[in-house]
Amino acid sequence: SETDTPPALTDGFQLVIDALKLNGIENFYTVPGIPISDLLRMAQAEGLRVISFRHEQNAGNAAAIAGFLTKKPGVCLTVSAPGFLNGLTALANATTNCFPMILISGSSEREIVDLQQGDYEEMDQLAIAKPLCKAAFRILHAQDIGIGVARAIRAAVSGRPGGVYLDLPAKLFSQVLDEVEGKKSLVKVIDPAPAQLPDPSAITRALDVLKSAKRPLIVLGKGAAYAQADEEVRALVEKSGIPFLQMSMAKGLLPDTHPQSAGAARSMVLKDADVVMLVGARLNWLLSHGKGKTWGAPGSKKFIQIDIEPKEMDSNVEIVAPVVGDIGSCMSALLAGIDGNWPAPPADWVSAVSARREANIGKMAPKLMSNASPMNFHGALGALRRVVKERPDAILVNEGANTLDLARGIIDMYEPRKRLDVGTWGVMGIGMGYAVAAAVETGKPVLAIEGDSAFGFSGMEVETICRYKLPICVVVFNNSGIYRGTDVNPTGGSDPSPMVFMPDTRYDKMMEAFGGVGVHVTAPDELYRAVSEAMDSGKPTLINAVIDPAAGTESGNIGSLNPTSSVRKA
Ligand SMILES: Cc1ncc(Cc2csc(CCOP(=O)(O)OP(=O)(O)O)c2C)c(N)n1
Ligand SMILES: [Mg+2]
Repeated sequence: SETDTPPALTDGFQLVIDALKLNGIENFYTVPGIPISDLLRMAQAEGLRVISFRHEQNAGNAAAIAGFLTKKPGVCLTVSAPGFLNGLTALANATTNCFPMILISGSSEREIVDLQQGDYEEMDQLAIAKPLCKAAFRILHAQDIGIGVARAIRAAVSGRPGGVYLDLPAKLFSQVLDEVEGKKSLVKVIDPAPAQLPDPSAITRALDVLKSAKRPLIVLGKGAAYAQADEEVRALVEKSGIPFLQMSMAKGLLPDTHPQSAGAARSMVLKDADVVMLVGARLNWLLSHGKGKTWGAPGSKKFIQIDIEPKEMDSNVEIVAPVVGDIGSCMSALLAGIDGNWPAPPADWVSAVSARREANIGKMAPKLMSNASPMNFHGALGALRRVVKERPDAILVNEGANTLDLARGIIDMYEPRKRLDVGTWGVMGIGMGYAVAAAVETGKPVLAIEGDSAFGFSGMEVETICRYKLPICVVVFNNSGIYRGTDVNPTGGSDPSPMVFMPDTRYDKMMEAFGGVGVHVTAPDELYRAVSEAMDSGKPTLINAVIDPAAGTESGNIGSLNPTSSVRKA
C-alpha cells in the first residue's frame, strides 16, 4: 500500500544540475576529478553539454566568453585547490572584462579546513576567491542549493556583469532530500539583469553637451557589444552623424568600413575631438586614462559617459555628463531626444576625419599586398583580412603582441561580437578556450589568429578541439619567438635568449597528431587558400604560418609600458 512506499528522494548532485538547468544553463566547461566527476556524468546524462578540457584555465576562459556571447553566465566546474586555482585566472579575467561567469569548485569540508587538519586538496577557496571576483558564495546544505545557484546567477549578470565563485564542499553532493522538498527549494531567477533606466535629466544634460560640440566623437566599448542593443547603438551613431571609434571587442557593432568610422584615424580623433561620448567604454589604460598627449591639450575635452556602473564616473578624468544605466535603455533615451532638428556635426570635422581615415587606409593598402616569403605580418594579415571580409559571420579570436596589435587595425569586422581577444587585461592564453566556447555557443566557424607564444599557453587544447570536432581554424603566426625570433644570448652561451623559441618549428604537426588537418604555409596566397579551405570544410585545422623572425617589434604597440634601466642596457 502507499504507506509502505518510501518517499522519493533527491540529492545534492541532482539539485545542482536541476538548479542550473532550470535557469537555462546548457553547457559545462570543465576538467573532471574528485569531487565533480559523477556530477559531470549525471549532467551529460541529463542532456547538458559537458566540454572537458586539458587545463582549467582554458575551461574557465571558455565559460567567460560564453557569458560575453550569450548574456547568461558561462559555467566552469573544477576540482578542489589546484583545479580551483587554475580556474582563478579566468575568473579574475572575466571580472576585469565584465563577462558573466560562475566558477563552481568542489572543496574540502569546512570543519577540516577551518581546523587546518590537512585534507586532500585542502584550501580555504572561498576566502581566496573573494578579492578576485564580483561575488563568492558557499553552500553547505542541499536545501540551499536552489537559492545559492540563484544568487550566483543574479550576481553574475546583474548591473556590471562579472565572475562569481560558488564553493561546493564534497559532502554537499551526497546529501539526501525529499524529492518534493527538493523541487520546492529550486529558484528560477526572475529578471536577473533588469533594465536600469537613466535619469531623464542626465539624458538632457548629455544631449546638450553633445549638441554644443564642434568636433564630437563617439567611442563604443565592449560593454556596448555585450548589451546586444545593436539596433539602438547603430541608430544613435547614424542619426547623430557623429564619427565613431570602436574598441577592439566592440568592432563590428557597426562595420569598420562604415562611412562614419574613425578607426583608421584614431590618433587624430582622440587628439582633436572636443566632446567625447563613451558608450560602455572605460577610460582605462587602453584609452590612456583620458589624459596625456593622446588626448591633446589638457582640459580640451568634455567627456560624456554612458555606463551601468555609477562608480565608473570620474574614475580617471571629470565626466561632465554622466549617464548611468544599461546601454540599451540609455541609447533609446538619447535617441528619443535626438529629434528632427538635431544639428549635423560640423561638416569640416566630419570631412577632416574621413580624409584622414582614407589617407591612412591608402597608406596601409600596399603593405597588405606584400607577397614576401617568409611572410611579414602585413602580408599575412592582408590575406586574413580578405577571408574575414568574405566570411563576416565567422568568429575571430586573436592574441599575441604584433599578431594582436596589427590584426586589430588591419582586419575589419562587419558584425557585432565577432572579435574576441585579450580584452582589458591583455592576457595571453585566452585563445583556445575562447575558440572552443565560440564554436560551442554559436555553431559558427572560428578563426583563431595566434602569436606562437600566445598559442603556447593553451595549445594542448587542440586535442579538445579535435575530440569535439569543432569548426576551428587556428593560424599560428610562427616568428619563432615572443615578439620576434631574433634575440640572442648576450653571453654567447649555449642557452638561447629567453625571448626566442626553436627555429623552423611545425605547430601544424600538433593538430595532425590528434587527427586534425595540419597545413604549413610560407606565403600569403597559400595562407588565404588554406584558411578558406578550412572554413569550408569545418574541420579542426592548424595552419603554421611562417613569419620572418625579424619582422616584429618588442611588445607590439605597447613597448612604452616596459620599464627601462637608467644604469644599464638590457
Ligand atoms: C599570462 C600572460 N603572460 C605573459 C604576458 C606577456 C606577453 C604579452 S604578449 C606575449 C606574447 C607575444 O608573443 P607572440 O608570439 O604571441 O606574438 P608576436 O608578437 O606576434 O610574436 C607575452 C608573453 C601576458 N600578456 N599574459
Ligand atoms: Mg611570436
